[in-house]
Formats: sequence, C-alpha cells, structure tokens
Amino acid sequence: MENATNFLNIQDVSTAFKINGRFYDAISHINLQVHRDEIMAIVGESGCGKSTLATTIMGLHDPAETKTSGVIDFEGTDLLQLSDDQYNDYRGAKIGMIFQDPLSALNPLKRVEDQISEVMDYHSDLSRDAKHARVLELLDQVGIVAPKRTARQFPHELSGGMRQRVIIAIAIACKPDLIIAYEPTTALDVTIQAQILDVLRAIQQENHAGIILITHDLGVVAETADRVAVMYAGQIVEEGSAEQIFTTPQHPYTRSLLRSMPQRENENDDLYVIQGNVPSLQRMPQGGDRFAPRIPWVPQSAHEAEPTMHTVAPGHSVRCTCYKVFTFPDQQKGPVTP
Ligand SMILES: Nc1ncnc2c1ncn2[C@@H]1O[C@H](COP(=O)(O)OP(=O)(O)OP(=O)(O)O)[C@@H](O)[C@H]1O
Repeated sequence: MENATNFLNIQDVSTAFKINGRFYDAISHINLQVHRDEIMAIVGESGCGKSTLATTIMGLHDPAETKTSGVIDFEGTDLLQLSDDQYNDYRGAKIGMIFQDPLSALNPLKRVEDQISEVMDYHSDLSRDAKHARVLELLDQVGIVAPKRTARQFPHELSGGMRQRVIIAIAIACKPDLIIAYEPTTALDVTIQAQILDVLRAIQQENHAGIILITHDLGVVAETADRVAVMYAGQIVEEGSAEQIFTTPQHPYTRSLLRSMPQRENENDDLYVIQGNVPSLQRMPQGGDRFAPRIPWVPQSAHEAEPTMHTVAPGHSVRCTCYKVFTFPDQQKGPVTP
C-alpha cells in the first residue's frame, strides 16, 4: 500500500502575502500528510488560512505578491518547484478542484457536455465518441439520473445541487489522485448537502482518491471526514481522526468551535460564542499561542512561549500545552492553575 510520504506530504509550508510593501504570513509552518483513500478535512473560522493552504497546493498564487516556502511532496514531486506549464499539467489531471460557487465556476454559455469535455481535451487524447461516453459515465457517477438530457443543458437550466454535481464531474473527469473540495456544500440546502457529501464519499472510494475537504462547517466534517486538521490564525492547532476530534478534542480552539456548533441537544440553548476575532495578518500575535487572546481567563503561564505540537494519542496531536488546563469559565470549579 502506498504510504503517506509518497502521496501528499506538506512540510513546513508558509505562504505570505504582500501588504503595503511588506510580506505577512497567512499560513505558517504547516506540516500535514494526506493519504490516498481518505477524506482529510481542514476546518477553522473564516480567515484562518484554509483557502490559502488550498491555493498554495494548487499553485494559484502570483509570485510577485506572494512568498511561499517549504515542500509540498505530491507523489514524489515537489509541487512548489513546478513551472507554470508543469503546474497546468497537474491541475485538472492529477489534482482536481471543486469550488464553493458552482454558478461562477461554470461557463454560462456552454453546455454541460462541452464543459466536461474541455478538461479531457486538455489532458487526454480521447476520440469524440469516447469523450461522449465518458461524459455520460461521469454524470451518472455523480448521481445525475438523466445524463443524456443534462449533458445537453446549460448551467442556468440546472438546480444548485445539479450544478455542483456537474462541477464534481468536471473535477474528476481525468481521475485525479487528489481532489481539493473547497466549501463544496455551503451554497446548498441541507438535503442537497447530504447528497453531495455522499457523492464525494462514493468518488473517493471508487477512484481511490485522497480528498482535502475545506470547510468552516463542522457538521459537514462530522458527516464525511476520516481525519481532521483544525486551523487557527494560519497554523494547525490540532490534528486527529474525526472520532478523536469530535469525542476527545484537546485544543481550546477546537473545543470552542465544537461548543459553538448547533446540535440537536442544545438547539434551544444560547450557543457558545467565541470571544474576539481571528487576528488579521498584520496583527498576528508573535510568539505564544495565537488563540490565547480569545481565552483571556487562561493564565499566560499555561501557554508555551513557542508552542509545538504534542502527541496525545496515536495520530492525535495538539499545539501548545494550554490544553492541559483549559476549561470554559462556566465549567470551572475552582481557580485555574497550570
Ligand atoms: N491575496 C491576499 N492578500 C492579502 N491577504 C490575504 C490574501 N488572501 C488571504 N489573505 C489574508 O490571509 C488570511 C487567511 O485568509 P484565507 O482566505 O486563507 O482564510 P480562510 O480560512 O480560507 O477564510 P475563508 O473561509 O473566509 O475563505 C486572512 O487574514 C486574509 O485576509
């Protein structure tokens, strides 16, 4: 079996954006392995760096405005060393991307069939008939019941859920090994969300792909992910199996996110609200736990000056030592001491 190091191994990756002539890190020293045959979710509030990580993997940054360092080893190739032309060969063929907003990702003037065929034109030399057959096969794979009819339609003739299925069909047309799904269900209502997540799961199993699922929605993660990386202020603060993250979350940020998530049992209660905001790039705390300002009741001495990742169980790690003493204010029995 292929191991993680020869699938996707992100090593010490940082990406900085130029703001008023200076570079500021949007993601800092990210280490993450994604395996084939798994769905790895990346979660965190808006502004935590999820999309920067995705666009860094996809090589979508303008080098004049962005500085990236580290290694992204994908099946033995460092993606960060690829030329633009080489990256173009990877995108669509070996790495597929599913975006949040299917309407803007589709060309309103082209029929579904032509849009799916286009990516095959670029990356393969299939005959017209073979391409047509493949389009119908793909539409069927993403759960479209009348592939022939849908193939002839334009995007505006389709519902939101159907459009997202078409986007997924485009993303998997060349059987990419890695799929990056960016908020794939955010624009859809709950029933359709569940159907699209089922499609993603089925594709991961049929194609043996590795999927990176980027979302702020923990409900989506609970439904779909095998493993989860929680991002806060450009860093990974916790990583583990979905079960570990949901049943024994450690980092105060993960615990706060989970507590602020609506659940059936607490639907009538006031939801927990995390104080403050994700810091902007220019105001990123230097040193210490970046989440510390949002849990001011935790004594400074509970945080490491330079937080590192600690293994708490096999496959489960957490940044900073503050997880050892963290409690929510309403759950404290006595004073918190580190
Ligand atoms: N091109 C850019 N130039 C300057 N700053 C940027 C740029 N892109 C992102 N940022 C900043 O980098 C940080 C991380 O943003 P990013 O979009 O990666 O977060 P996110 O978790 O994906 O949020 P969202 O879910 O809202 O997309 C934010 O502070 C954002 O303002």
